[in-house]
Amino acid sequence: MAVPRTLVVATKNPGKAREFAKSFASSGITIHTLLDYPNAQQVNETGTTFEENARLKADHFAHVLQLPVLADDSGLMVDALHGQPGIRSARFAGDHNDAANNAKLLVEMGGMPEEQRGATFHSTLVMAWPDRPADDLVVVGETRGQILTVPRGDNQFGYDPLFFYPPKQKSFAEMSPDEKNEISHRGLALKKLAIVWPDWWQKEEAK
Ligand SMILES: O=P(O)(O)OP(=O)(O)OP(=O)(O)OC[C@H]1O[C@@H](n2cnc3c(O)ncnc32)[C@H](O)[C@@H]1O
Ligand SMILES: [Mg+2]
Repeated sequence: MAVPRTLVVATKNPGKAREFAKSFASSGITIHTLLDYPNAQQVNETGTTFEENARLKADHFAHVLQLPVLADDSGLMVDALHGQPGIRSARFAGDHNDAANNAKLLVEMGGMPEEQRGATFHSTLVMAWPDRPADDLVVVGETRGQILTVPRGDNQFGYDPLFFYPPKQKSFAEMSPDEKNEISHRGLALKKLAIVWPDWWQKEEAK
């Protein structure tokens, strides 16, 4: 079997889950997430880079579930904030609260002119086979955009209402999942993953 019919994505974030589901559906693959494994022991994201945190999540949940697992660690790096919130994106305003995080971002960017509102969205994806961390598959994707002064769009996933993508003249929150996957940090990483993971999977399965 080159690729499986179902794949576990080690995330509790429903926005990510929706995007993964859309992306893998085109290959006939159904996604399960940590919402399907409510009793799985959690892991602290103690890494200092996106890759360390993505590896932590992928390796931990592959071990706990004894299944191959895909994990994503992602975040927003704002030029004028010297790359913050970066790997702290989920907890920028203290706890994991999208509205509070967005409010804090708007305050910190207050009065900043348009030419200084550049930002990069980053995603690192790691696919892990149970108990073989040395074999982890790692891909990254990044998208440049601008931080808006007022939220735009209905998609309430994280910083999407404040992230404007100039080539489409839309915020991420104004895009459908398919439209966002075409150009987003996660979508670009998923395109790279699609090229490499069937061979990787076949090799791991044969070991
Ligand atoms: O760790 P998991 O369970 O996957 O979910 P999480 O929400 O905690 O995810 P991260 O640790 O990777 O933190 C990344 C944060 O960055 C934000 N983020 C990442 N990708 C995003 C996207 O495509 N659109 C909007 N916000 C995004 C969002 O607020 C996330 O909470
Ligand atoms: Mg997290």
